[in-house]
Amino acid sequence: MIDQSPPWKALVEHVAEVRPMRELFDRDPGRFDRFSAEGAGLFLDYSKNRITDKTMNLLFDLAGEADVAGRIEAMFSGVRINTTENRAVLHVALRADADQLILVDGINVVEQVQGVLDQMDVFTGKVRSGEWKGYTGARITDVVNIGIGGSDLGPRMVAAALDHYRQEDLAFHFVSNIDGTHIAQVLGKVRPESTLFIIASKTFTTQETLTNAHTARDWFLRSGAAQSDVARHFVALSTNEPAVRDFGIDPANMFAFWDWVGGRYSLWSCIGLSIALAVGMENFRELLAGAREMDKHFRATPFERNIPVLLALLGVWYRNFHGFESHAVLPYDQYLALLPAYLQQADMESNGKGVNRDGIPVTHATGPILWGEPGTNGQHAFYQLLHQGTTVVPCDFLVAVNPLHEIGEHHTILLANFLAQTEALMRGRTLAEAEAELEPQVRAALAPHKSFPGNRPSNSLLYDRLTPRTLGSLIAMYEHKIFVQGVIWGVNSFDQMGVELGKQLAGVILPELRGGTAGVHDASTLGLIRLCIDRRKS
Ligand SMILES: O=P(O)(O)OC[C@H]1O[C@](O)(CO)[C@@H](O)[C@@H]1O
Repeated sequence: MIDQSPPWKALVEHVAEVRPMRELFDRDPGRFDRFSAEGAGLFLDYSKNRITDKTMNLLFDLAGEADVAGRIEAMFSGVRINTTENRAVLHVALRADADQLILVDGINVVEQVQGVLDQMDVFTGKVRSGEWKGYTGARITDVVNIGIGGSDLGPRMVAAALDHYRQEDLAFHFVSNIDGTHIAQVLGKVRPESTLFIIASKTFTTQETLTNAHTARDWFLRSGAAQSDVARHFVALSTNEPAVRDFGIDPANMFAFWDWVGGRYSLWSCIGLSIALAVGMENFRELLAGAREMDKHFRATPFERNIPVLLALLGVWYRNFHGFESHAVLPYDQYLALLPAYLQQADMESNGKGVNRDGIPVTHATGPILWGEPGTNGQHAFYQLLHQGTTVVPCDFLVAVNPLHEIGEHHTILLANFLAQTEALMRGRTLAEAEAELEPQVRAALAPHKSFPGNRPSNSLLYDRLTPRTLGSLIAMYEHKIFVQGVIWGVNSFDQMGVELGKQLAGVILPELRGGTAGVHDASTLGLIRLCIDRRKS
């Protein structure tokens, strides 16, 4: 276990040595220059963290102890690092240079990837130009992506983030939830003759996705379309061709990917088809190019300037040596509104683990709770707790230096807010400072309420403006941060066995609800099952 290693023990000792950040800044004007890094279109200022040069050196020692460098090479070269599922982890191959060679079982997967990208190119070109027609000869006006988890969050987040680059005459909808409301809301807005359904599921066995897909197909057929018309309106994105065929989708309308792509790392594959339809294949390839730039930065840059490694180490510093349980992602970019939700799956499904790669319970904390909302909205909601609450939440602030919409002073005001928040979190306001700002008659009563502890850490991530390339780089940066943390914690970041038990139990309860007879359960579950059976109307 990493927590028995000398660097870990040295870090435990070191926590108390680090002076409050305000003091560190006062003493050291070079802090910003020393604790910042740039690469793949991103600039990271990490100087507003509870760190000194010694902290960083100890964290680099910890990375050495965990063999982060060796594990990076293992991932990029196709070693089966997802040991519980005996799979390689090669989302990086999805955006590799076309002439690169990455072998899995003797097959060059980059060639396979390029083949599917070409297939996506042809298909998206036809739909976007209007050449691909619905069964009545009408042009496609609406695209509905049916998928959940990685088959929904990635494409939905990126489609929203790149809305500025979207083709105007195509509307996009995403259905994920098994709650019938979700599909009902979407089917209420679209017409069968002009709608293209994308059924996105790596396994093609996911209950929510298949139920929604069947509902969509029934709805489509009820409109008067024939079974043979399904081919013009349903395409599948999957690794499971037999299941796609069973569902009734012609494999000619299927886009493939592979078991070495994890669901939450799959937006770069054909799972990104809705993104490519929205913004065009050229922009989709730009997204891949941005991720590729970040991959190169991650693989080749010394840890001292390696953005994903730095972010990962800072996260470990807070999670394991300060006990901070959550981490906030705060995009000061409305286009990135869905990024925190996307990262919740990427991070928490990857590193929310309690045993190490050998199946032994870990004796240290692993992945944090990740959450967030765009600024400045969050400022008027939960920042009160960030500034004065009794828990400390390390934050990532993300902001474009230049906006996609230059309207009056909006962007300058946005920037001022972002800058002010990170400064306020770091500096805080002492009691004496609060007192100095108050009238004598209210000074004693109000000063404690108006003082701020400060010393609250944040990273600032800046980019020029949000382009497909920048976005690709940003997402890949978080993927690699998660990877490094998983390596340090010694967990397998690429399985998700924790979601299975609930699925299994739902499989037991479903027939009980259908048959109206509860089986054997604890008193609470039994009581609730009976209540649902008794009170259910139909
Ligand atoms: O793409 P699929 O196979 O439908 O899976 C959807 C999601 O379900 C999970 O397996 C578990 O929630 C995720 O990892 C995955 O992204």
